[in-house]
Amino acid sequence: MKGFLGSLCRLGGIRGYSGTFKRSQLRLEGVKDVIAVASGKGGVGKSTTAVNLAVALAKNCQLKVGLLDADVYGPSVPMMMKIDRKPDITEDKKMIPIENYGVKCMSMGFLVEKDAPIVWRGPMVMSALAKMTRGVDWGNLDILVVDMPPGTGDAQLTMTQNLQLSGALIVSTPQDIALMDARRGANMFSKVDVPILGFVENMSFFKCPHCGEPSFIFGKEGTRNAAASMGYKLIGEIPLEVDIRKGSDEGVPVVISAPDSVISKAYGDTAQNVVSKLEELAKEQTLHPEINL
Ligand SMILES: Nc1ncnc2c1ncn2[C@@H]1O[C@H](COP(=O)(O)OP(=O)(O)OP(=O)(O)O)[C@@H](O)[C@H]1O
Repeated sequence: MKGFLGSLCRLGGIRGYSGTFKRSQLRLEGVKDVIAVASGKGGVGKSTTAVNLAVALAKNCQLKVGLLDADVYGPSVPMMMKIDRKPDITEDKKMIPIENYGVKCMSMGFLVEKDAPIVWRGPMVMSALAKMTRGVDWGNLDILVVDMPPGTGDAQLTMTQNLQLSGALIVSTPQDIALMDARRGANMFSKVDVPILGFVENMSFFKCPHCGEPSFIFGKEGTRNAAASMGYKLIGEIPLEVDIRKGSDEGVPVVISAPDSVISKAYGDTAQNVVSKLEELAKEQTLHPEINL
């Protein structure tokens, strides 16, 4: 099964992934598609999903991938991707993203001391976000994955509008309170005409390591139903697993430490679904260039 999915996913790389090229200009020079990984609520596993998805897109789908940690107040990428140095600067004063596990990364966490609090007002956040997007020499990328800050405020809206996103992925746990915020997040993207690539349910279930029985700690099927009620699809289901949490804390994403595991397959499937959805959007755009997707 892994081989089959792997080869399906690799098609993106072999065929020469062309991006959704929906508008005439590229969003960032050299970057074909920018996708947001978002959630309405904090703590549902958005960064964990963004990190493992980015690595799976690079590894399984053989795409050139970047990861932008836009969570300025609580950057997680340095720890999750095991990067603890400052970026080098090019002659024209652009930051060079730091690569690990085949993914080029940029995060506010690379620029400030590890435990320093980031106590900034809105305009400073906006300026930092601008520097971390256009002030970075991303080179040629197929996909830039943006780990968005939680919520639907100023920073999220500015990022969404400035980056000309190809699409957004909504991460939620199946719990009602998280789903309520996830719907808000999805509505924010729809309002500014960013297509929703799909929903990802994180912490779907916990499989007992002793008897193998699944427990639906945060409820069952909640994300699938919430997505369907808005006309979207569930394109990923990630279990609640100790290895996922360990991977984040130790800076080795589970798709690297346990590539043949069921969990890595779940992230690989999600990556494939993202690529398929982007290809679908690109086709629609080619057939109907008058539609601003
Ligand atoms: N599927 C999972 N199984 C086990 N632990 C998980 C899973 N997903 C996330 N976690 C853990 O849950 C915590 C929150 O995850 P994460 O930081 O990715 O959430 P977030 O939505 O990005 O949070 P914030 O919005 O506050 O940045 C972390 O400790 C992470 O390791």
